Amino acid sequence: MVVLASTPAVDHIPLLRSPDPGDYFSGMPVVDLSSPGAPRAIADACERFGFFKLVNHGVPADTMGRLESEAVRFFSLPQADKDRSGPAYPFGYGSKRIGLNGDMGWLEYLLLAVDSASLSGACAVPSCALFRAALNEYIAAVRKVAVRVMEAMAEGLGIAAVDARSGMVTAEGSDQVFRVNHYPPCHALQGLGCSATGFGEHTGPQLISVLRSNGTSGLQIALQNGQWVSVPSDRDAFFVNVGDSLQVLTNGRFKSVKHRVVANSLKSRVSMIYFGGPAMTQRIAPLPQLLGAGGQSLYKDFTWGEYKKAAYNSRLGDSRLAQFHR
Ligand SMILES: C=C1C[C@]23C[C@@]1(O)CC[C@H]2[C@@]12CC[C@H](O)[C@@](C)(C(=O)O1)[C@H]2[C@@H]3C(=O)O
Ligand SMILES: O=C(O)CCC(=O)C(=O)O
Ligand SMILES: [Fe+2]
Repeated sequence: MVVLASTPAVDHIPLLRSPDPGDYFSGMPVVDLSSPGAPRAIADACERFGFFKLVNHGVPADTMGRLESEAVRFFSLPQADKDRSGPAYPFGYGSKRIGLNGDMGWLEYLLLAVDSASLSGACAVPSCALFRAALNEYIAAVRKVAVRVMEAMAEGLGIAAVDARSGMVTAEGSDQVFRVNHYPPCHALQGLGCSATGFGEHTGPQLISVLRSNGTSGLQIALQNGQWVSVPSDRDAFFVNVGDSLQVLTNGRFKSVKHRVVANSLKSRVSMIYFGGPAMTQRIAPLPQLLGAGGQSLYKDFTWGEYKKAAYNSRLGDSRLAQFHR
């Protein structure tokens, strides 16, 4: 394609049609976490979209802003300095390559492991005390939000939180991952009607993810009819995604949402995402209360460790749950 041949900067990055203003999702469920109606609203959004915007979550704007500023400072370092925090796998700085199976996107990122108390000292965080402090403060706050959301999900489903395993994401040995993504503006494609893929379409393998971004849009979700819609950005809100493991726990009642990021041709997007996963040995199977009249699970039994291994051996856009369907 002429566009690709004349723009080596985006070589190997898949292109997407640029979003139109009309693609913005007007039906976005917005949940006020401080309201008594939150549990029902969350369960409803998870059944219909696997996705919702969360407001009045209690995390101070300063906590979010500090981490964003530190991330911007890190991503503005010379490339050689950033590369010293790499490679991305198992944890560290990465650029353009996503995963280990050939996926590419117009982004750079930090992939970090979180232990149950704080950010793991063993992981490759940039050696900057301010960044580390901002990360620990933010992660402590966002984990609490994740637990409150999972408790509300249980309540919305009419299940006691302990039965719904809402403590899974903070239990000893839980597998929590944190990622900071930076999508630089992709000037090369400006005005061409197409955009670079920032992060290709996928579902999250974990239970839930809690995302916060700066004011630059780019995130899109697929509705259940397959239509892609753009999520209007809101730097004060969180966006919660249902992951594959939660789809299985609810026997398909909550849907893991397909999503992707389209790079902007003019503005940088910075996003930070907390991925809540259980311990490696945790069995992932539908909650008995959700099995319904037939008592039949839609999925084969597996542990989170088994699912994660299969996920990391797959390409980003693969349908990972398909092989675990009965
Ligand atoms: C291509 C891949 C990147 C990914 C691991 C995988 O093999 C398939 C799942 C991808 C994903 C999506 C959600 C999260 O961003 C992530 C950290 C995760 O747990 O699963 C990424 C993985 C990654 O970037 O390594
Ligand atoms: O950066 C974003 O806004 C979303 C990225 C994403 O979906 C991911 O990192 O899994
Ligand atoms: Fe994602």
